[in-house]
Amino acid sequence: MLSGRAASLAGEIAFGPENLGLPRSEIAARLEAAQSAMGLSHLAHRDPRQLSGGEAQRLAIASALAMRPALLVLDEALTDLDRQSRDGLADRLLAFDPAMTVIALDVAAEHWLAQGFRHAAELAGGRLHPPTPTIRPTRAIAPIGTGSPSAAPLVTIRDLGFAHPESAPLFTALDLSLPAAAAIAVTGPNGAGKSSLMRLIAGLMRPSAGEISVAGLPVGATKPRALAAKLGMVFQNADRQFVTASLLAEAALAPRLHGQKDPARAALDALAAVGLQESAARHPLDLDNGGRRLAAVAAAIAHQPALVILDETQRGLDPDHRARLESVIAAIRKRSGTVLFVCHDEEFVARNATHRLAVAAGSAVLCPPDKAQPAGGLDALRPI
Ligand SMILES: Nc1ncnc2c1ncn2[C@@H]1O[C@H](COP(=O)(O)OP(=O)(O)OP(=O)(O)O)[C@@H](O)[C@H]1O
Repeated sequence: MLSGRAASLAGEIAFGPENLGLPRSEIAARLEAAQSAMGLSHLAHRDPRQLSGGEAQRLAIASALAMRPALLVLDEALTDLDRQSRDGLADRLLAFDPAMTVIALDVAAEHWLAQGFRHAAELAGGRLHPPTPTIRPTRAIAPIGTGSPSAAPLVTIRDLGFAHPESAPLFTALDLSLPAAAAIAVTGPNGAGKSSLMRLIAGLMRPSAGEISVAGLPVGATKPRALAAKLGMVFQNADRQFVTASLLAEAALAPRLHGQKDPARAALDALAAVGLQESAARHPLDLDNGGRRLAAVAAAIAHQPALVILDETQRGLDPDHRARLESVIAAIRKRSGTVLFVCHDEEFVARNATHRLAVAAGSAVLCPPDKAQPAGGLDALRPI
């Protein structure tokens, strides 16, 4: 969690040491050590609100490290990190201060034990136990093309160019066609542009060049309400997208906006699809992390949009909440909708994706889901 009080990464990292009343030279030394330990030196002057999810996660850890804690508690710290950052995190922490004790709270212990953590315990029934290994059966995904192979693509992107303000171009001359009736995993390193591409497709940001169309509607030239009828989106920080005081009202919003006959029924059906019908009267923010995320999913699917975009919605979900999300993805495909899900979790990709949209270095390639994304460019991938 960031303080929200600093206008730059450097300011955010220095915030803790400043509050400790340390001398300037010590603050500067701690800032330098923490930002370089988390690979953030090149972003030191960037506004923290403009970071990608993985960059923000690394910043939160750097800010904690700058306090030089004897005990560092990481609450689901891996969730937004790409594979490389995940695998390197334990080493970075150890190298930063070998004397520091680190406690990592997570849904499963395997990753941390593989990365050199020495002890693990599972909290269940109010007590700590030895951990139970997570064994998850592989899911049978209907192969690519089972949807509507000859049908028109659901999303087309032509000659797309985009740059964030005062930043180098993120995409140049990008062409893509995304099929209907598909579950497309959007993968790639932190900062590659996955969330930016999702926002461009959803019409929340304007490209500097080129055109995007969704379900036949040109995104730039379509009224937001008409476009919203075709789209549902769950943001990376889903907690910020709630605008009403109950799950029922939240899930009924889109069906009501789009003139559906019985918005309350549509909302209850969507809540049932994510297993939250019993909580319909509760405030979304009163639910636990997994419940809040699934409440946002219910609100995104209640009007049955052709395209559902999930930005790392699976991250940090326990097996039960994950299973509910997986059944939602399968149900959307079944009714010939398409789900684009941004994801760093290869197991989730393997279980749910019919396609992979690999994003890296200003480009994106649609390929089979089992093609692991190379660490560098996308040249080695065989496009579909
Ligand atoms: N408003 C902004 N202004 C300037 N740069 C931005 C802004 N928003 C994002 N960026 C930068 O654009 C790049 C792409 O960000 P984006 O959030 O799309 O990446 P991502 O692939 O989703 O990353 P992650 O896996 O970490 O969530 C990042 O380097 C990020 O710092």
